[in-house]
Amino acid sequence: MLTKDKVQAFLTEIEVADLVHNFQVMGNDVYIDMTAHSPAMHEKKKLEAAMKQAFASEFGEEVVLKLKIASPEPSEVQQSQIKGKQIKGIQNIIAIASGKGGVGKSTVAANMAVTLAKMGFKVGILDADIYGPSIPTMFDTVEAKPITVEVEGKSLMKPIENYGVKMLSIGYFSGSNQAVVWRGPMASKALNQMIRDAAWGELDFLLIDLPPGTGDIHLSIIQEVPVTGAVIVSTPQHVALADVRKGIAMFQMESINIPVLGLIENMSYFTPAELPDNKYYIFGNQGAQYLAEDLGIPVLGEIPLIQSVREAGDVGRPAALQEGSVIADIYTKTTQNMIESLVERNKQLPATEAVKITTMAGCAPKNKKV
Ligand SMILES: Nc1ncnc2c1ncn2[C@@H]1O[C@H](COP(=O)(O)OP(=O)(O)OP(=O)(O)O)[C@@H](O)[C@H]1O
Repeated sequence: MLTKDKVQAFLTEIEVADLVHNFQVMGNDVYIDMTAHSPAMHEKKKLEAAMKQAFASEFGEEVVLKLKIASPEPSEVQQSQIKGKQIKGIQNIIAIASGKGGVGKSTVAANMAVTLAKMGFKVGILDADIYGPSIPTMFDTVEAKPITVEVEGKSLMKPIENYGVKMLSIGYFSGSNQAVVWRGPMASKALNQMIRDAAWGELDFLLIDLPPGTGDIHLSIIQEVPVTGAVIVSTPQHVALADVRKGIAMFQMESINIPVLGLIENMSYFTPAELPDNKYYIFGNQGAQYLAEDLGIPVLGEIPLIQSVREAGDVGRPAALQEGSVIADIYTKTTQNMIESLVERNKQLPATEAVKITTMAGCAPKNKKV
């Protein structure tokens, strides 16, 4: 039988108890009054869908959820917007995104992270790909478990470190292989904790490897974290490019307004090891250039399809670590271009603007400066 205690325990488990101000259980009907994080309509809808799905999978279809979701008071909104405030010690937060899965976004994030570290920057990477965290594999840290450290009286997660890069990923935590998809609020809370309750220390760059696509989880991360700029990864295929438009549009939405630093075309061409000067444009040629021109964003680099890139990813040592290799040089150039684009962005927007962009989510004027 459904009891109030069971419902209370479940609300706590899915981490929404603090949003609920009243609930009743009558037979199979559960009445819940709660407040959304933000007054935005999509936030309320998102919460409603997540709650319904969560209750149906926990208690079965016969349980009827009668939800009343209120908008937060302006003062509460203010508080939740403060979440977007700058994170002490972290200079630049770069979101690595793709419109489509499997285009090599995590591979690019991993290689860019080690390239930045080789250049002498302090680098962190947050694997926000809750659907398929791959950073632990790419950095050969699958068995690692973050420990808790005490910093200024607070217990914080200590990121795992390899090749000079600090990392946190949902993949390091137990139960990460369970379907977390329906626990939307829980997933974004976990990600938020990995960003804010972690001992990142001083970082020049924190790269966030976003999940593929343009779903709710993206919106919640990019609204709550002061992202400095976004890098979009695509393959040259048309289908991927159509999705890229969607990905870019997401960052340029009025309520998000995050500068897109540029596009990285991955698997641009194939070069066989025995014919290093030959380039075969398997997935089409120049698609990214045309799209980037059209959208007014730079192409930061074209990464070839090379067997060693895949092998390096699988053995947990990003290919860009191979000193003097063609791929290391390409990543150096691509990363320099990203930094140039970022410097340009930071010149045009004051440092605090990064905070404003996110804290004002929902009411920021459209700023097309990139
Ligand atoms: N330039 C490349 N050359 C060869 N293989 C590559 C290249 N880029 C990525 N790969 C391989 O393609 C596969 C998918 O890459 P990756 O996991 O980085 O994609 P993703 O876009 O992050 O995927 P997901 O959508 O699952 O998050 C991996 O096996 C990776 O090693």
